[in-house]
Amino acid sequence: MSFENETINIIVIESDDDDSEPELKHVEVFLRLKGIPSDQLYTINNNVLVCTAPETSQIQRKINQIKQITKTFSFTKIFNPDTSQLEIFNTIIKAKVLNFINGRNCTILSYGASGSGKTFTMVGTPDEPGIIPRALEYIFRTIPNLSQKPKIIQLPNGEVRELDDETYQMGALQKSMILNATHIDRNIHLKTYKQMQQRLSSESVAEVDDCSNTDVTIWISFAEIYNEQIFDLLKSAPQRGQQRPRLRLGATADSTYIKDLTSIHVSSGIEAFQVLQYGTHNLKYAATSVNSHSSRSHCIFTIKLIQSSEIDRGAHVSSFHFCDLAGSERVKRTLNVGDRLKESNNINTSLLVLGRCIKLVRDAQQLKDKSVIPFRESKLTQLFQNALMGNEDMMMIVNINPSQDAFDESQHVLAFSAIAREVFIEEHPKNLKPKTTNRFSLYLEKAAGSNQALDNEKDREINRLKMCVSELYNELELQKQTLEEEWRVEKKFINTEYQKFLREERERYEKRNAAALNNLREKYEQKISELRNYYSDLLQDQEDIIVLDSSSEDENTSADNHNLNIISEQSELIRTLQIELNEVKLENEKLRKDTEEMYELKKQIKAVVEEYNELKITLAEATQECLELQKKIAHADEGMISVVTEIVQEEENV
Ligand SMILES: Nc1ncnc2c1ncn2[C@@H]1O[C@H](COP(=O)(O)OP(=O)(O)OP(=O)(O)O)[C@@H](O)[C@H]1O
Repeated sequence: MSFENETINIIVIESDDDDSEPELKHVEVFLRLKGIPSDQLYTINNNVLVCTAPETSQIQRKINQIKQITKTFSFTKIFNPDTSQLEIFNTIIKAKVLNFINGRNCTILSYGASGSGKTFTMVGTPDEPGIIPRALEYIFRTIPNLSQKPKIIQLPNGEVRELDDETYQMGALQKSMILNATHIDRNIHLKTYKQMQQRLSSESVAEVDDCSNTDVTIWISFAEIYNEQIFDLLKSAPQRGQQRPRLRLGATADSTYIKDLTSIHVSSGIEAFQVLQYGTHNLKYAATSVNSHSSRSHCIFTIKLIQSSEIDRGAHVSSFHFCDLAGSERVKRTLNVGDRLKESNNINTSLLVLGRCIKLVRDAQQLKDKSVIPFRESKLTQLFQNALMGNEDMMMIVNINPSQDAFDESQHVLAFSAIAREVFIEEHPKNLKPKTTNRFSLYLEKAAGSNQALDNEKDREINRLKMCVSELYNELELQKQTLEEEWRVEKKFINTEYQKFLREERERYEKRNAAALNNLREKYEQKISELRNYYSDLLQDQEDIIVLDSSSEDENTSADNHNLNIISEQSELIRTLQIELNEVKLENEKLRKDTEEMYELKKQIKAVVEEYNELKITLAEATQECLELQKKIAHADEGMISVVTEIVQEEENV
């Protein structure tokens, strides 16, 4: 496909009365093989991949058949291992970049098992730049006269407004901090970029219409989703020991966005390249500080194009998302434990949700199945809901390592991509048309001072306030869900900690009681042995007396009787003492059990009180948040009422 001499319009704003039927086309799914496939495992027939399971594969072993299992997967296109980065860009990305310049949103997902080449395809290496640096360079080479100082800014929630001086200065400062970050070697980046630019300079670009009346600016953001938490990769890394600030999701009536995500205005290819390197460095730094690996998070690099024209009285924003998904991996294969297991579960869950959403979108489109699509079950699907629903350009590049070891893993990846291919994108002419943003027209019309504009302004203000209210409701719902989720996790954690505490306490008391019992046993055994010695001496003495006096038996009969009585009394005493000793032992055992029970009860009460206190705190926080949101809603309502009242007043005056 060549775009030489092709001409495109930077801004196309046409009337909205086109009622032609949307054209449906499949999501494009491309396959890229990392190495030369072994003939016995994979064969490529046009754009169909035929896989034959090796004997060692789980699939073959599970079914345990003599006949080898063969599966086929078809793709929009299959790229052999010798396909260059340039060929990939020219064949599939260039057209999307042109659509993007022409105002259409696009999302590209890079999917595959760990080490299969996802990042290589997206970012590449200095010698073989991937699709992101190529797209950036292409955009800067294609659009002439990019504005050095932006006039318009888009907030993360999609609202477009005039850029005031203070915000501009802050943005410029942020950019200068990124470009001059001490940990980034600027010279290396300049050299790498120059090499890349030289390599790309011979490649053709499309021609664009004269756009001297159009203000065109390019903005970049870079986010990471790690363990279902969102982080800003364009914010400086925190000091050691400090937590990375987490970002939350926000929602408007028709999209979900990342709140407070940094967006940097870039005015040249090298600036954009440096921002990409800064984010990549942050990603690696964050990954090392949590002893992880960059591939364990989903990374979203976004290029945003804001085009505004005073002549057309409009502003239009298009976004190009490059999403490098975390490597899918089977827990069994990697033998993950502890934190790694949690990471793997989160990665696999979010990929699973992605797969389920894609499958349900396909079912909804094919069977008119109206089951609710679980976009909200993962941050990734929440963010890409619009693209996954087929409302925007979306394509997937599936990467596989065609080695025998990775066969089973690759089968999961291929099955997933086969479902994705069955989703349709609505290629409606209306979707291709950029929409003028109300807020911007408002600002322009205000400047023109027209009365009509003033009326329109009020209408729009009412609409905006209505949207505000609905946005706040959405936000409230989102926060409620987040709180519920956090509470579920917290409860699980408390339960585990409580069980652990009980176990430890039980072990401690058992040890202490065993030691005390041993002491007691030793003490009584010593006492018994002393008594035994004492009485055996006494008996001996008596026997001696009996022997000495045996000659005068008769005389001594009464004395014998007396002695026998004493002996029997003493034996009785020993018996009584032994009984008492046994009773003391029993008493002691009972005492030990009672003490144990008492401590057990005390522990349970303490844990319950702690749990209750924590619950009270969580509840108080949730109530506080709800109150604040309610206040916001009330505030928005008041605003709406005052605007409506004003209009009614004016109409009455007229
Ligand atoms: N098509 C290719 N040609 C040459 N080298 C490649 C290709 N694909 C990947 N590689 C190399 O293989 C290695 C792993 O690739 P990469 O890091 O892109 O994998 P990944 O799928 O992103 O893995 P992870 O999910 O673990 O991040 C890298 O050294 C990369 O340079």
